[in-house]
Amino acid sequence: MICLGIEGTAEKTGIGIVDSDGNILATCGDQLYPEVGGIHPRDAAEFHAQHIVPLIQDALSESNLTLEDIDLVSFAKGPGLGPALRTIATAARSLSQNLNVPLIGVNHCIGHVEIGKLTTGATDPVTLYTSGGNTQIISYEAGRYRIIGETLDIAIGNCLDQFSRDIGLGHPGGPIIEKHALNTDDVVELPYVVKGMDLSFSGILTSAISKYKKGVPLDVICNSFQQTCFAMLCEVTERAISYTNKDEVLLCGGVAANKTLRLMLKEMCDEHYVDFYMPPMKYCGDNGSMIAQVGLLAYDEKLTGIKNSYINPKYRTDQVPVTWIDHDFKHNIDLPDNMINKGAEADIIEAMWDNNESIIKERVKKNYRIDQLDEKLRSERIKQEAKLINDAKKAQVKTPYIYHINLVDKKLVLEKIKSPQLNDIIDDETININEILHNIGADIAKLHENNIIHGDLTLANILVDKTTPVFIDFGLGKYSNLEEDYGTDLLVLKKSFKTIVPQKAEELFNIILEGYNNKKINKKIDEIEKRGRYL
Ligand SMILES: C[C@@H](O)[C@H](NC(=O)OP(=O)(O)OC[C@H]1O[C@@H](n2cnc3c(N)ncnc32)[C@H](O)[C@@H]1O)C(=O)O
Ligand SMILES: Nc1ncnc2c1ncn2[C@@H]1O[C@H](COP(=O)(O)OP(=O)(O)OP(=O)(O)O)[C@@H](O)[C@H]1O
Ligand SMILES: [Fe+2]
Repeated sequence: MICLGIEGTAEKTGIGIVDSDGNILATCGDQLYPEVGGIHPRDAAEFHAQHIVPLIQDALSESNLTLEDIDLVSFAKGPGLGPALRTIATAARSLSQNLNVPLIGVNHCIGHVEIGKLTTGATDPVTLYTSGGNTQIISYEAGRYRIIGETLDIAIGNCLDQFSRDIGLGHPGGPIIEKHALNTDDVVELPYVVKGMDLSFSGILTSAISKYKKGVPLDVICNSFQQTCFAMLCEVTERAISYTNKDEVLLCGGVAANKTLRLMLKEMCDEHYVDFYMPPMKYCGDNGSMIAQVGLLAYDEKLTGIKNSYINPKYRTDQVPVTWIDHDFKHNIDLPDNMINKGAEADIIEAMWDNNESIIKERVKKNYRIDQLDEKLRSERIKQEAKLINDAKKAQVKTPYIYHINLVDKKLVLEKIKSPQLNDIIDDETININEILHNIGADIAKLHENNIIHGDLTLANILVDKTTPVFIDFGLGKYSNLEEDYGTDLLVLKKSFKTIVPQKAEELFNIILEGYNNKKINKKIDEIEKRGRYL
């Protein structure tokens, strides 16, 4: 089967032709460059209207095909700009009707993932999708591409673009900032915001603009911008590796064009003994072949036709049932012999300490980030972790004993907790999981009553000793008395349930909330969730 895909979610018009043996037969595109400001949705729509037909002709001549050879037409239903989506949907409808072939609308974000897999050979990667409109960490679990981390506000590409426009450098900002950044090694400090598996870029944007206006040289701001934002992206990706145990990382989306980001991610992957993949440049940004490829994969008569061809500007990656993957994957990361776990932040080694079985948690240097930022993050986090572990214990919440702390080598020696992770027992029908979840909720409430924010409440960071939770890994924790922070803390846990046990996530998380026993927090969580970019 041969599919012609039409892309046009934002300012790029793309036509791609792919066959069901995985051959990309043509990829043709054109991009609107606004003279001033950003992209106006109506201008994007008009640009598509003018370019779709000539680009289809280009794609046919590139592939040596005629329209009669096309068996299927696909187009991006969303996410994207409404007027732009409506234009390409209209074009796709008329083409499919004229050719009398089926029509299928697909999810653009999944297009980025699938073209990445097709062009690199990655099979089941953790995907870092970085573009102008999206920043997501995506992993396939149980029939869907799950968003296991994402930006809480603006996308990385949008952040670079807005900065560039604001200081008069033009659009798109990514390549311009990259060019300036390469002129220097100097950096200034910008806010580094990672919350569990999520990120936030709006604070960096405001701070970078303000520092530039106060006289920090442009090259230095651009370099700092890249070093800070990209280190955050690497960190959430490495958290996702350690969380999913996957052994492949795929980078995609327009920002993947950035050489510094690619080098940093490659370095991070090497440090974690996992394989790094990225598609050839022309398949990183928006293109028609990614839409054609998903058209072929998702093709099912029930999904075709005009009646299914409505657009959805807020279409989420995780809304799509992934019917074309029908098996689970096995992963194998080969760790050195002495290491029992390679966490996102630290190497975990078992050792004896004063005759006690213990765990050495060493925050190793991360070569992907610059020395200044690396030293700061590791020092702050080890001190903060030790303090929070002790304060949680004072609040009657079980945590490991700290036997020793070495601030030079960034090592914590901790009591070894010989209990399973919540991950490992969540599906065990022989235990009373409700009681455990209730206790976890009650303990999180105790932490919050004492102004302790764990910062990374995932199912892997809660061990379970019979029915008593033991909390580990306070490395992203902090002190706060803001309801916002309590809500975000719980939301990290909710997302973790959604990743590990998607079908039961709501039900199980509600038991946590019952244990937490504070009605006000439910409203706060809803409010934070609704602020999410697509809800
Ligand atoms: C919904 C859809 O329309 C949207 N598409 C999109 O954002 O276009 P894409 O081609 O994937 O990415 C464009 C972004 O990629 C950034 N970019 C391009 N080259 C770059 C570079 N060398 N360094 C950093 N960013 C770069 C641009 O600044 C811009 O923000 C998306 O995928 O979110
Ligand atoms: N005190 C402990 N007792 C038993 N096991 C532990 C202890 N501390 C850590 N571990 C094990 O090591 C793993 C990683 O530890 P931790 O979460 O503290 O490090 P991290 O680098 O932040 O890792 P992650 O990215 O997985 O959160 C834990 O998931 C757990 O299996
Ligand atoms: Fe895109």
